[in-house]
Amino acid sequence: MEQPVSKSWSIHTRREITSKYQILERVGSGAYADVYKARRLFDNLKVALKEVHDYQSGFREIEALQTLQNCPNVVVLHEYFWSEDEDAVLVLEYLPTDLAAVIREAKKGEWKEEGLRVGEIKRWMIQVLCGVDACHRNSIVHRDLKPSNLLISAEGVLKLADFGQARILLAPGFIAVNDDQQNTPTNEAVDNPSDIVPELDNPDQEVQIIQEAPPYRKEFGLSDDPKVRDFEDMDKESCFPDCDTSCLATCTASDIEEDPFKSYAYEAEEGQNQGLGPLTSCVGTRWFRAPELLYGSTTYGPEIDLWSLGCIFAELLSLKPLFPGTSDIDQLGRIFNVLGDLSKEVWPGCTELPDYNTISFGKVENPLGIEACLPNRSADEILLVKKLLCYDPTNRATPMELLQDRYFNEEPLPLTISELRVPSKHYAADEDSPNECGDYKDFDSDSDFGDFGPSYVTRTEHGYAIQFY
Ligand SMILES: Nc1ncnc2c1ncn2[C@@H]1O[C@H](COP(=O)(O)OP(=O)(O)OP(=O)(O)O)[C@@H](O)[C@H]1O
Repeated sequence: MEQPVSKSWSIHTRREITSKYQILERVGSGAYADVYKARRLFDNLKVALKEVHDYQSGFREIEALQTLQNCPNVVVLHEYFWSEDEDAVLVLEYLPTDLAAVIREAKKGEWKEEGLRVGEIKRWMIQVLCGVDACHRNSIVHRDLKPSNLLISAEGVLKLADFGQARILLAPGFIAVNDDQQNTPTNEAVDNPSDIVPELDNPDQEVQIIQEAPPYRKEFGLSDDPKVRDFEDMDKESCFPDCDTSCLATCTASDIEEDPFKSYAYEAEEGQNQGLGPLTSCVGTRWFRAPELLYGSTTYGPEIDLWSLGCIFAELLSLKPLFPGTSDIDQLGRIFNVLGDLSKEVWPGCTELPDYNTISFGKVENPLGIEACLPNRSADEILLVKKLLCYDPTNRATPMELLQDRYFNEEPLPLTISELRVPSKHYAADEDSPNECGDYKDFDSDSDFGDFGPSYVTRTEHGYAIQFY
């Protein structure tokens, strides 16, 4: 009987990589990836080698980054190594720090006295908005925006990273465009990203998910190496509907064991759908998840990124997380305490959310309002956050609308990139107290209130009381 091919778990044993790169040190790890700093031998360029231990996550990240190749505010993918029996390894530009480190430095580090200057905040926000605008113009929804996924170069250029949960969505009128009008191309060898967008078969279909491997070009650095496979060579099944995996990066295998009802419910629900399927609500990191995801939506759009942006901007303004929930229910409770109840008066579509009728919260009589969370901030800043943190996703402002907001054109003007203060290293979650930042690494799972039947949640002195019927 044939032995299964053993899988290599270490890039150190990958000859095709070590012959081109000297691996210097491990700089980070996430739910599904290890990241190493390395030196490209032929020109000494510093790069990040991201070894992705999850097939789907690796595929998604490569697919998204190839599409977004020309966008200045998205991390550059230099090349990738992909073979059937080994982890995907992405060669990314090396970015030494991130927005979470900026926030930490301003709150507790060397910049503590002064905090963040308004001109700095504006420039960081502009860069984030340009990155998200590029994603959405290319029909890509990131699905895990948070400060630690917004990486920063030593020169102060902010770039969206960690596209392991990204999806390409297509809807009528949601046309991918070449970003050339706005962005400076960085790699002329790559085809026009808009070439990858197929025609819709059914124009009535609201959202179509690409199931076919996109017709990317072959040359991407290593196509002459037989161990490196292109999308064109990949099995069609490797274009994943969300149902093929457990909980993407939000729920690790240990989470599943510890809390079986969470992800098993998700798999049971979506696992049978092998065609164009619903999206999973099990994405993102809890503190930045939109209410529709917390209520189990499988038909959401790019607006989930806009909610995350609202949370990120609020954090830049106050230097603390806006909704640091400790569970899905606590997360929703915190949102309701600030914004008020979610009802059909504020969002008529909310009653259609899968878990809307499964769980009901006690009425919040006097919501705090965003103002209370952002003391000492200007009316314009509060308004900007409010434009993103709307219950009704269609009311959330687009990145382009926000970029045109007068906030960015009035004094104090945004600093130039070269004027920005840049921390020397990445944010490390264990630098702070677990209560405050542990959830940056504490991945959440799908909303699974349905497993218990209807429930009623009330606030108590110590948290919430949940009554199941
Ligand atoms: N291009 C890069 N340059 C330098 N460091 C990087 C780069 N990409 C990632 N890192 C570091 O590695 C860490 C993990 O990377 P990343 O977030 O992409 O992995 P992941 O497993 O997909 O993460 P998550 O668990 O957040 O989904 C990052 O927090 C960052 O510190």
